[in-house]
Amino acid sequence: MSSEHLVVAIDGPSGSGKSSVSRAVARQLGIGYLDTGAMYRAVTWWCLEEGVDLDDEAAVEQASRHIPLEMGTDPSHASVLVSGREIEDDIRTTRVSEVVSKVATNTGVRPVLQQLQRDLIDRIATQTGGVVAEGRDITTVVAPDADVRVLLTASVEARLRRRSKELHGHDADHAVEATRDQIVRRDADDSTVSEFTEAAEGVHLVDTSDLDLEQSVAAVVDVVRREAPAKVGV
Ligand SMILES: Nc1ncnc2c1ncn2[C@@H]1O[C@H](COP(=O)(O)OP(=O)(O)OP(=O)(O)O)[C@@H](O)[C@H]1O
Ligand SMILES: Nc1ccn([C@H]2C[C@H](O)[C@@H](COP(=O)(O)O)O2)c(=O)n1
Repeated sequence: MSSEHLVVAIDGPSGSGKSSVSRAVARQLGIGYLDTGAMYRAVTWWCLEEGVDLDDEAAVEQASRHIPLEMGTDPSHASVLVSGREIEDDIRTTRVSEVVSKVATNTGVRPVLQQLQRDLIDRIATQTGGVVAEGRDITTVVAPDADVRVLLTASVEARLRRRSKELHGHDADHAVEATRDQIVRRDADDSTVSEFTEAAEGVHLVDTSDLDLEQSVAAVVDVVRREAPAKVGV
């Protein structure tokens, strides 16, 4: 990457800690943040709202081209706007999580969102001095020339444990099944279109199975400082 701005790309499976770690890393480095999964979720939400059949691939692709989407880039304040309406909470509901893979595996949608993501990465990096972008194909397809590329992993057990903890308070049986669906089934579907289980050449593997959140953030910041010392502030 030749630009003066720092671009950090982070991929990984569901529940590996990408969003939490990426936000914290961006905050620590004082740069912007892009959650690309939220973009697939926003298209899914928009299709559900507009009555677009998620099995109609051409119609969903058209929706991805025309969605009036604005992505928040502040790592301390998650925000996703569609037509000016804040949908950050709506896109995290089970209604969206259960079907988002249909949109993410639509091969007409992917290049549309990938180009939008490249444009956003450039814009955020220019505006804030750098960006941490996270998803499933950022290190390999969207920004293979990023200054620093990380694959964040964790064992299935650790990821199930983390998600179950998040869902604590719900009916226990439902929580376990919903967790399994959100982790195992969704990864199986998503991995048909992206490689996020093996680190590509030049991508740094950070296994967080035995790390807490703080240790995971420190591990990624260490990689960034090592790989791009000239672009990181003190
Ligand atoms: N290293 C860690 N140790 C313990 N808990 C963690 C760690 N990293 C993340 N968590 C917790 O695990 C949960 C899932 O993390 P997060 O949402 O960041 O994962 P993700 O990879 O972005 O998932 P998804 O792709 O499904 O959105 C969160 O509650 C988060 O606080
Ligand atoms: N670059 C990306 C980002 C996300 N996805 C898929 C994976 C999920 O099915 C969905 C939502 O992602 P999450 O918010 O759970 O990280 O989008 C993808 O295919 N490529």
